[in-house]
Amino acid sequence: MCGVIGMVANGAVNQELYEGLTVLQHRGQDAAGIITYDEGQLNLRKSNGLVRDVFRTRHMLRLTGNMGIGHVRYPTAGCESSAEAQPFYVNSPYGISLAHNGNLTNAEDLKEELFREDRRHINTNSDSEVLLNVFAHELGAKQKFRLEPEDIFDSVSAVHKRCHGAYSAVAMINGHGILAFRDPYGIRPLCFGKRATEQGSDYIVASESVAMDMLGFELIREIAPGEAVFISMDGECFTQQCAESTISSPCVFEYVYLSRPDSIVDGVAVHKARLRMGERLAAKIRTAWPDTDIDVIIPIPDTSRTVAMQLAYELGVECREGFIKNRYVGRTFIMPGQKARKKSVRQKLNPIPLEFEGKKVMLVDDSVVRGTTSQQLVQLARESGAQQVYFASAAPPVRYPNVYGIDMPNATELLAYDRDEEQITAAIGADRMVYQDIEDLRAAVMAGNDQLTRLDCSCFDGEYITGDVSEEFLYGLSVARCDAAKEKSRHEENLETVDVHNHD
Ligand SMILES: O=P(O)(O)OC[C@H]1O[C@H](OP(=O)(O)OP(=O)(O)O)[C@H](O)[C@@H]1O
Ligand SMILES: NC(=O)CC[C@H](N)C(=O)O
Ligand SMILES: [Mg+2]
Repeated sequence: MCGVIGMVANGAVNQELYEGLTVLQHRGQDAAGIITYDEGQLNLRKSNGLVRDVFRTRHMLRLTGNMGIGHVRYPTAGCESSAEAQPFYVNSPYGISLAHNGNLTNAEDLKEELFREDRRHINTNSDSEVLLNVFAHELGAKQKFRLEPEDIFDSVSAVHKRCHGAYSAVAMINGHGILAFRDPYGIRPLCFGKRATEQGSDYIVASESVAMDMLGFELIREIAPGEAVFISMDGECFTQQCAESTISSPCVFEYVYLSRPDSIVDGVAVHKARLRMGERLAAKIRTAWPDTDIDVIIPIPDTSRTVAMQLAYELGVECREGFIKNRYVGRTFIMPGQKARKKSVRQKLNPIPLEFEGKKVMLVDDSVVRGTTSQQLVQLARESGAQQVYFASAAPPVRYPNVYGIDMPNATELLAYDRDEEQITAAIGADRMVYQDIEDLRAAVMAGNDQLTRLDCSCFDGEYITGDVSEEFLYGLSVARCDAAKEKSRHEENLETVDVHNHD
């Protein structure tokens, strides 16, 4: 779940792309990049780090031009090196750059096919470089000097046929404009918006609508699954459904954790979906545990706050901030490596013992994935004097790997793997545990948009909509991307690798 952004404007885009990326930072903390186009010249800056650290004034001054795209990365394929930071660039045809959110499920086969049949060399292990090259090949096959929007849309259709998995992408075609497209299942979010200026319309595409709010754009709508939007350099906007058939299946985890609460994702206000998760969880607690004796509900900041507030309201119990979050530590779940994640939980959250002493507390989190957070915080609650520690999760147990852009590649690293609820409760050291039911989670999200008929819940139910996720594929993924493998490659790889076009 990276963050992508693109803009075609009547003035310089560098500052606004930067600001847009800062509000998409929660989608990826590992690397950031911006590429702009200025009268035939491309300017790229990308590197490992947070947006505020990657772009210094000297970079910003060189990112000139009225059209550009940007990316914040949370790696789910390849490695963590800056060589795999995005946007990626390929010079033929036209000069195309691309930023991708999601994960391809047939990247290995495509890489081979690109080399053997399309004579294209892929220089990294990133699936996003594969996606870019498939698109570039299809566009090149048009053999045109000047592209029409239909040529571009045809190439997206060809991408749909070849690329499987999740992709919400934004691409910039030199001298032409910006293209945004979504896979036929619409697994990862992508929306577009417009702003009127005296010189004409400015357009934006972004992973989440919060970028539009922040930059003064009006959200036009979500890009539909399978649809592509092309904004030409002279500010004309074209849209086209490019897939033969679509089954809208947005990822439910966007609503649980990934997206910001102030975003609208596929027509659903994330904040409201989380409030409904709290309501549903309260209803479950009322029936499953009628004689509940909770004294206080304590959210685990940040994401669970909304759920916890509503849960407490519905149960008529006080909600208190018992853990204080260090605002300078980022999201721990999307940090690379279990060692860093473990250490950061304690650095990030500190208890106020007054809120725990002698009380029966219910800690609330949006989800329990590896159990890194819950295990430490239950213990902290006890050390802070809690008499009983109950734990509620707004999402069901995470039992299956995610292959669509969330870095949960190995089932055995998941707390709920091979454990029933009793064993999970024991593993986190709680006195009682309540999980949201999958049907309630679905209903909490779908209530926000009656057009939604399906959600990707694969990490909860093991059903992979793209139909190509075999046991063999999952095994390969778990070996290649398990924590131990990533730790090893982290030591081996040169994180300072710099791309040829990268401004240092
Ligand atoms: O079971 P785990 O593997 O620990 O993963 C789940 C936890 O990670 C996330 O928090 P994170 O710190 O990433 O972000 P937040 O501040 O937005 O809650 C999520 O909100 C849970 O708290
Ligand atoms: N989380 C994502 O969307 C990751 C995009 C891409 N698969 C990468 O690893 O860079
Ligand atoms: Mg959290």
